[in-house]
Amino acid sequence: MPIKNIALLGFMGCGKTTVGRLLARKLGFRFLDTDSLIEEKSGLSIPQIFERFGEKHFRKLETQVLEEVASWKKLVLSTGGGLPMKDENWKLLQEKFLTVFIEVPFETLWRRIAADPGRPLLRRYPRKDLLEKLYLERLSRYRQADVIISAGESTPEEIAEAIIDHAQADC
Ligand SMILES: Nc1ncnc2c1ncn2[C@@H]1O[C@H](COP(=O)(O)OP(=O)(O)O)[C@@H](O)[C@H]1O
Ligand SMILES: O=C(O)C1=C[C@@H](OP(=O)(O)O)[C@@H](O)[C@H](O)C1
Ligand SMILES: [Mg+2]
Repeated sequence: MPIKNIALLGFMGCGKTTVGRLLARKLGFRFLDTDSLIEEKSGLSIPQIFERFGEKHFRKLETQVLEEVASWKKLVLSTGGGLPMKDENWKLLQEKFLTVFIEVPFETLWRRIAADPGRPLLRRYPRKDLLEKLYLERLSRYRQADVIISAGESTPEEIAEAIIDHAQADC
């Protein structure tokens, strides 16, 4: 049985984009990242979209790009951290992908996120405790994924290999 399309989920900074690219290369799959697709389509960066049109508009674009690519084959899709929260997105992810949550302790996420100016949600949640609240709110959805990888201090390479093991066991 061929390996299903894989969607990577998790909070900002958990490594969805980094691991997704590597995983796709290892599997010989196409790599797509919803944020990059949105940037390509709109000709604007994610922070520019948030600034000019607001988060609501960004969330509509997320659903659009997910719908566009969900039926493609041999795909690794790295999602934006908020994408699985919308029920219609979650339903589509569950139908079309093996969903994989990359679980990383919040302390590690905070270290990575705080060093990166390209994440507009930091403006809305400018303090560690505020962002942690958002993380905790999202956890229950992420934990419904088909596969949970407790990434700890693992390297992207190790995480990609662990996902391949799970994906092969699944088919
Ligand atoms: N397993 C890892 N170990 C160490 N650093 C990582 C790991 N995965 C990602 N990173 C780093 O963390 C940051 C966020 O990674 P990214 O792939 O953009 O996460 P996401 O797409 O989930 O927001 C990047 O600087 C990346 O190099
Ligand atoms: O968590 C979120 O709501 C967001 C996560 C970002 O993607 P990453 O999770 O890849 O950083 C990006 O989609 C946008 O800044 C909003
Ligand atoms: Mg990303």
